[in-house]
Amino acid sequence: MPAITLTTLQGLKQKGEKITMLTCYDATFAHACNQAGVEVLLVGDSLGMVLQGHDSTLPVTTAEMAYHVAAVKRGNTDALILADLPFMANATLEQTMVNSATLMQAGAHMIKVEGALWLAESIRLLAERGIPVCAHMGLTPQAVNILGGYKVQGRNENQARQMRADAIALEQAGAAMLLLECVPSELAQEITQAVSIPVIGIGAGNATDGQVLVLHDMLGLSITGRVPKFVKNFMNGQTSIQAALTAYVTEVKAATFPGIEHGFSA
Ligand SMILES: Nc1nc(=O)c2c([nH]1)NC[C@@H]1CN(c3ccc(C(=O)N[C@@H](CCC(=O)O)C(=O)O)cc3)CN21
Ligand SMILES: CC(C)C(=O)C(=O)O
Ligand SMILES: [Mg+2]
Repeated sequence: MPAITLTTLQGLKQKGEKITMLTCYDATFAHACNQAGVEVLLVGDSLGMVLQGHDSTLPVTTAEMAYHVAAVKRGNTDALILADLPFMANATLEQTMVNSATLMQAGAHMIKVEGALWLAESIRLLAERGIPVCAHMGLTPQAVNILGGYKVQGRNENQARQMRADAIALEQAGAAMLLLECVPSELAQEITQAVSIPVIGIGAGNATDGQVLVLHDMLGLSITGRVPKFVKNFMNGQTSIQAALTAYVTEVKAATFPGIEHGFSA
């Protein structure tokens, strides 16, 4: 077991101490993130974009995810490892079980799935079998072709009401954590207060229980040069990657990141 467990994260929410999460795809960065005190390493399917150079996360497979989870595991001692279930790896309940098992056996401690209320059944089945689940809501990049782009979600009152209700229902289904991507800051605050499980935000304002960013983004690296509004370059003012990672942890813990300018309004 790593030093940080689900119990640790629940305790941080209770205490009102912010939870720090970064994406991580290899052993060296896992070690560097441990040194900086990052509590959760997300092996995100964003690796399809930042490592593989695809223009979406859809091409990523469970086998590729497992390769990176195993690498992160070898460099990690302290953090909780969260792994994305990639596009269509949860096409059926059986595939959800089998592919989640593959990622857990590669070294993940928790699995993240994108969706909404429809995830309830798979979350319940996974939790019953010993797999904690993080439900990724709001902007779900695997659904980019339905959403029509990487756009803020929950901006109208109907969508907001639905997202609040779904968050509560997924907690009741047994979700261990929620992740809100690109939702108005006020809605993210309401959801964070409405559930007792930790809520992590990216482009979701400052009131969530924790924050996550894509590692390459916060180190100022970008293929396209166009970065989302919620990204801050933590290399600014630093002279090493290690110092930038530490600055991220310091700013998230102090709640100075994200600022108003990194969030969205309804
Ligand atoms: N490098 C990287 N960083 C990420 O955060 C990330 C990935 N890749 N790949 C998967 C998804 C895609 N993500 C994205 C990509 C673009 C925007 C974006 O440009 N958003 C607009 C909001 C537009 C609106 O107002 O609706 C922005 O201005 O930030 C948001 C999330 C987040 N994830
Ligand atoms: C952007 C985060 C939340 C993610 O899901 C990923 O890195 O794949
Ligand atoms: Mg992802």
